[in-house]
Amino acid sequence: MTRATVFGAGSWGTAFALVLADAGADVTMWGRRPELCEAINDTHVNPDYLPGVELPPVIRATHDPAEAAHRADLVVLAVPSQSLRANLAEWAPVLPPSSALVSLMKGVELGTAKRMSEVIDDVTDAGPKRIAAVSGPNLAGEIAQRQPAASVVAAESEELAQQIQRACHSPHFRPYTNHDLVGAELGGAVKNVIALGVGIAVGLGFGDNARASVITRGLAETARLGAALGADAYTFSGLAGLGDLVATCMSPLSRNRSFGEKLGRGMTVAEIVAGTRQVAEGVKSCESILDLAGRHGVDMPIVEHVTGVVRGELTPAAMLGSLLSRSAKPERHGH
Ligand SMILES: NC(=O)c1ccc[n+]([C@@H]2O[C@H](COP(=O)([O-])OP(=O)(O)OC[C@H]3O[C@@H](n4cnc5c(N)ncnc54)[C@H](O)[C@@H]3O)[C@@H](O)[C@H]2O)c1
Ligand SMILES: O=P(O)(O)OC[C@H](O)CO
Repeated sequence: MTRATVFGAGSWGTAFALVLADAGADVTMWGRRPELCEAINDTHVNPDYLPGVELPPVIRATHDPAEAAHRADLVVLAVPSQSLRANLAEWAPVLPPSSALVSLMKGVELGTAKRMSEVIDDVTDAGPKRIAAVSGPNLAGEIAQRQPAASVVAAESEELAQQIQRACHSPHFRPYTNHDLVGAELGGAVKNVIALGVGIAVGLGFGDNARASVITRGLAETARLGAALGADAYTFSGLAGLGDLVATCMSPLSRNRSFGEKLGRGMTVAEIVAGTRQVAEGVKSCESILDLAGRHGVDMPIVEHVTGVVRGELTPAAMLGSLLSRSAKPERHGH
């Protein structure tokens, strides 16, 4: 039986713990707040992040990282991207030396412009045989209700990807392996920024043509960045690329799309953040993705314009006008 530890008792950490439990794993969650861990152990519900969802009793929660990681084969990381480095530095000494390290996070680190697998390697020195990411169209609320979904387990090591695939293949969750860790992580991080852009269009009152245009051109710029970073182009038409982009941009359940809608209706970032406890990764990762694109000389106009709105430098209406009036180009350029 797989022994899995999930660090992060938010919505996706908890929903993925449920997937692992349904697939037959013994699961321990680490939570930041002891009272939330107690509530999970006593009631088998995560009242703050997945209220109303009954968790399998095999899932236990603790605030003690050493207890959480004890004898784990699989260490799953599900905290906000910008806090991963500091969190993992605390946990690294208690992680079993041969455990697989699996990122569920969809972001790029501010300042370093590193993907989450790179941050994990920086902190733990675990190397490519131990580091993987799971990414795909996986809205936590739907997964927690055991609605069907597919996903990608990306790792440079096929053996590792298969080990994780077996561990999370439940009756409702179908994981595919993919060797392209770079592409899978970029797909997951950039789609959050594109979803902000789609949300802004929705908030401005626009319909399906505008959404589809932002989604499609967003995919084009994600693929351009991927090409510059050595990703496999195929990944962007797969579950971790197009699949996640469509789910996130179309779903009112997406925190990033909802955040964008509020921006489009004229709210400020500070006002929106004050009204939620959940992370919308694109709000910070727009900056780090723009940084990454700049380092590689890649043009990412939607990311750039969304960043302008997030910074308060552009109004949503000015963003739209500026994007539409860019110089006319062939659809396929910069490849
Ligand atoms: N929710 C989803 O549907 C979903 C699906 C796929 C991927 N993801 C990704 O998973 C990652 C986690 O997202 P989530 O949805 O679980 O977020 P969330 O906001 O629901 O929960 C975040 C968790 O991290 C904890 N946390 C916040 N700040 C922290 C800090 N400084 N140190 C330690 N813990 C901290 C919170 O207490 C909470 O338990 C994100 O990168 C997100 O993009 C989310
Ligand atoms: O709610 P969001 O916007 O963080 O998106 C959730 C997932 O990443 C969808 O796959």
